[in-house]
Amino acid sequence: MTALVGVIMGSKSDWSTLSHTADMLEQLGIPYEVKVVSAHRTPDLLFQYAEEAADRGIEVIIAGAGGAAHLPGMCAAKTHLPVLGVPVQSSMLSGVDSLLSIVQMPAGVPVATLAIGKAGAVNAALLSASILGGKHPQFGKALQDFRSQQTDNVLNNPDPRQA
Ligand SMILES: Nc1c(C(=O)O)ncn1[C@@H]1O[C@H](COP(=O)(O)O)[C@@H](O)[C@H]1O
Repeated sequence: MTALVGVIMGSKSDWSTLSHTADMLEQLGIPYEVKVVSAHRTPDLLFQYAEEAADRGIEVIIAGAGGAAHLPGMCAAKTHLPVLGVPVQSSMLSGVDSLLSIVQMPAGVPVATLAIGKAGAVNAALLSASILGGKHPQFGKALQDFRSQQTDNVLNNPDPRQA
């Protein structure tokens, strides 16, 4: 199966965050691709990527970036596909800059904004499973199984003193 989720990030340095997205997509069995694409450093490549993604079979784009994180918003401006934005935790402002850059889109061009850092990266993969689940029931089932297992793990380990 060709990639259904496109995971893009502004820099190679974002991989330590977006690798958590890739790990969760793999756990759910969702075919994906990863690529460094920057609105700032490679704007033409971003436009090409966003314009061609749907025709290549991509159904969801996950875009992670830090600092002045324009990548998710500019990507959303050039495609009708759902764009999930992951704010990378920046060293100077702890990712609050990334979060605010991604979340405050003008009405008409939505980006679904996740939490800063690892939690957002993992949840972007889970949210993409929710989106894909309507058309591809196997990914909805994989998501339900993950959630049930997570609940069981908590219920079966109620003592916080035990590892
Ligand atoms: N926010 C963006 C964009 C963009 O939004 O297009 N391109 C790169 N960057 C961010 O710059 C940070 C530092 O990048 P470097 O580590 O390469 O200097 C990264 O977190 C990246 O996402």
